[in-house]
Amino acid sequence: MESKLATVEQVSGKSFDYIIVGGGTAGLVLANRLSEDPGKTVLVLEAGGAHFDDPVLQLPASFGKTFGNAEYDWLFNTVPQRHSDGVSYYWARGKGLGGSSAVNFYNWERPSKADVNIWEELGNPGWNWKNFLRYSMKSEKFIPPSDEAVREEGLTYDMSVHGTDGPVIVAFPNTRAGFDMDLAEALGKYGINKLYEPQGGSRDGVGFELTTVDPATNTRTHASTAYLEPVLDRPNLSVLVCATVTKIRSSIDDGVLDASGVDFSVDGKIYHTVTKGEVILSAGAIKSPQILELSGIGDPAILDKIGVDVKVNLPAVGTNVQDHLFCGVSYELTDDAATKFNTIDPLLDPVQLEENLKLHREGKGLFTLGMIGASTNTLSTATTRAKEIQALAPKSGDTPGLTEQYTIQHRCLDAPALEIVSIPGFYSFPNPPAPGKKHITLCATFNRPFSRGTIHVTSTDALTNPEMDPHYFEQKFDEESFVEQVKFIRHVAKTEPLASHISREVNPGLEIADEDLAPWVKKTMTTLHHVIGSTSMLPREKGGVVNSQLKVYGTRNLRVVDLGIVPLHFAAHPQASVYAIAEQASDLIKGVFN
Ligand SMILES: Cc1cc2nc3c(=O)[nH]c(=O)nc-3n(C[C@H](O)[C@H](O)[C@H](O)COP(=O)(O)OP(=O)(O)OC[C@H]3O[C@@H](n4cnc5c(N)ncnc54)[C@H](O)[C@@H]3O)c2cc1C
Repeated sequence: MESKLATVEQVSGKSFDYIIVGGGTAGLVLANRLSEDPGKTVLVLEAGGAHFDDPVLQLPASFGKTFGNAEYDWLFNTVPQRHSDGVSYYWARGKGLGGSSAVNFYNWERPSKADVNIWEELGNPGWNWKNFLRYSMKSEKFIPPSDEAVREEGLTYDMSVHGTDGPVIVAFPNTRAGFDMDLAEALGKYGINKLYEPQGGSRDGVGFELTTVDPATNTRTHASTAYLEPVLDRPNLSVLVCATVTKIRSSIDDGVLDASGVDFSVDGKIYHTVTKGEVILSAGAIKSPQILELSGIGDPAILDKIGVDVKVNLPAVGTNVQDHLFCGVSYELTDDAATKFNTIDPLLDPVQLEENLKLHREGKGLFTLGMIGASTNTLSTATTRAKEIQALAPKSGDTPGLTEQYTIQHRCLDAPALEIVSIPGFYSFPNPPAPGKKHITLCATFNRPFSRGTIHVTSTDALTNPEMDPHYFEQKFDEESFVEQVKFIRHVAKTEPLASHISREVNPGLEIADEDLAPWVKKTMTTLHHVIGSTSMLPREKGGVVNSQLKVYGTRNLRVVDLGIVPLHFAAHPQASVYAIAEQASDLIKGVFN
């Protein structure tokens, strides 16, 4: 497969109809769809490696080998967060073909219909649930569960909202933890009801989650295996890896920026390539705004500081940054529950690890276990303080665009914005698990922040990361809602039939009382790696960077297609959305969207 990749010599100085910057989740959807026309030449430039047939990416639950490993991960870090006790947070991002889809937790979730329709309401015609579902189904190859699994495990689904011949394999996991039904029953006591089909437009409740693990091989499907590898033979498609784009080359014609190509770095040497058509940035929500700013597109105050000439005055670049927050609360299971339920704890033991690697080859064992169960709930389900906390949410922002977003967020205050993600194993800090014990971790997830952050360049060196400042907890509403969700999890864990499977709370641990949770949360939480908004799709006067054609304002032939274009955060994990957005973008670029 490696031999099908392009060499620097085949790319440098050559001209392509489309240059795609970033061979990640969105970038490889575009690479596939745009190269369907044999008359168009397509180049993908990816900063990381190819990772074809790489067992580290194929084998589920191998996060320990990718997290913090520069071969697979950009190893980003935020600046110390002023409203979070000065903590600097690690942001993982996939590096290499497949991007973050190749290193993620392979959970597949569509947002709610209402969340997607907000994109259109904000001034983006065509970006609504009807089109989203159409394009999401186009990306999906849903493999229904066996009759036996449906019967014995109560799995439910509605075929009318699933695609069956798209590239991304989506399915229920082959092995389940076993506590899902008891957790669902406990949640039901708080009015969180079971969802028949969470992918059909409502996420209000608890549902069985889907994964992008192929149930036939128990290996991960990601953007490279799904969209790139099957078409890598196309003569009009060139893919160069280990090539970091440093800048877009351009000229100004009649006051409009015309992209003529990009500069890219390979082994410390700068090359360039030319386009007769378009440049499309799919470098993700952190790197796409950086490339825009390095190319003279952004806020003059930011560009002046590093001596970059302003080509397009677009102050919204790198603003409106929003993220999802995650905090694990871990429970040790009783010895009785440990005999009944599957968790990944045994993989810490080298003997059991070896045994499960063998079992995986037979399609069995802990590497076939589903990693995530999820339920959503409202703030008023989590706490009796909901009204008091909602009163803290700001009604107006610094700009009319932000005020409009806040008005919509106020309308959604009673919508499900909080999640409980259940993980069959130990995923929390700082107390370690007791050796030989099994755990369940219930993670509080906060999905609709009012705080807005920034991602900006501080250096002209494209290999230096931009400064990431998500402004976590700048709005008190965010902190209070998130902490209440952690408290709510503690209530759920004391609720039958879940409670009798639990022997003790390991993190936070009983020494941390509810009223002391806020500093503990700030110290131990993580991001869920879902940053959006840094290149928002909005009307220009409302803080937009791209229009509804995903074209960068003030440019003729430069687009952004990645998660960064989403203008307002939604209550779901985003990979399914990135695939759908990139499918819709492909039709827009080809001029066949209707
Ligand atoms: C650890 C982790 C776990 C996650 N778990 C889940 C989950 O379970 N479910 C879910 O729905 N979502 C999950 N997500 C989120 C989801 O995977 C991402 O939101 C999505 O894949 C982002 O797609 P993207 O195309 O915007 O960016 P990416 O897929 O990150 O692609 C960006 C690509 O651009 C490349 N690049 C960057 N800069 C340059 C440059 N200058 N030149 C050339 N190439 C460049 C990168 O190397 C990368 O390949 C997770 C994310 C992470 C990081």
